[in-house]
Amino acid sequence: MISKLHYITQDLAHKTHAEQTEAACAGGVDWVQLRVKNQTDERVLEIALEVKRICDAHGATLIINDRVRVAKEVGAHGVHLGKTDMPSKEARRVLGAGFIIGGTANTLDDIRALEQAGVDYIGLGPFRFTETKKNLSPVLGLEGYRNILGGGVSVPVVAIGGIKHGDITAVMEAGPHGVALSSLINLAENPSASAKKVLDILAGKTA
Ligand SMILES: Cc1ncc(COP(=O)(O)OP(=O)(O)O)c(N)n1
Ligand SMILES: Cc1nc(C(=O)O)sc1CCOP(=O)(O)O
Ligand SMILES: [Mg+2]
Repeated sequence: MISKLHYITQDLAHKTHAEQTEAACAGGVDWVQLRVKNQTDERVLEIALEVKRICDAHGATLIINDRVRVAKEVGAHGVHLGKTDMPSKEARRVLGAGFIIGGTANTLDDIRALEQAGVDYIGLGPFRFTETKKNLSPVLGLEGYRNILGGGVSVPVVAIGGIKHGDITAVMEAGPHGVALSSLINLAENPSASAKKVLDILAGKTA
């Protein structure tokens, strides 16, 4: 099952990906995307092995960003691929039917192409400007999500990009299956509490 909260690690000078993952999982996160930029596959594999141990201890799903070879070698549950990464059809040939493959979309045309390619979920963004990713596509805002998702999509879609606690209820009302978040959790004073707050909002326990 595709989680409603896709937690994503990020490159930070003061905190390792393993430390970030431990804090997020302590807050209840059950879906972790390891997102390491500008490192060799060998280094990402080392980090992924560490993060996999933490995910396994918490029963969390592990998705590797960008790197199909690393995802396979570490025994992750899945991989997330954007427009400049390996095409998802090719990744499916490499990884097989049971592997989770996620794809990035910025438009309805992107979504239709990913549906055809057989991905398991789609990250649709950006909701708003964010420092976490370079070369962002134009922001969608609530209106963008309403327009794109209004006609129905056959694959679970998670909204991504600059989402804060106060946005989540309105974003979910625009129609996605869930949300994907990075800095809201990683840069919080208390990342576990920030993650728990997201989960409480998604569960309708608080606004
Ligand atoms: C859930 C989710 N959605 C979108 C992205 C972005 O992927 P991509 O476009 O490949 O950009 P990078 O993350 O690789 O910089 C994502 N990672 N996760
Ligand atoms: C990784 C990523 N992809 C995006 C897209 O629009 O495709 S926005 C984004 C960054 C998500 O991090 P934060 O929650 O800190 O903004
Ligand atoms: Mg990518």
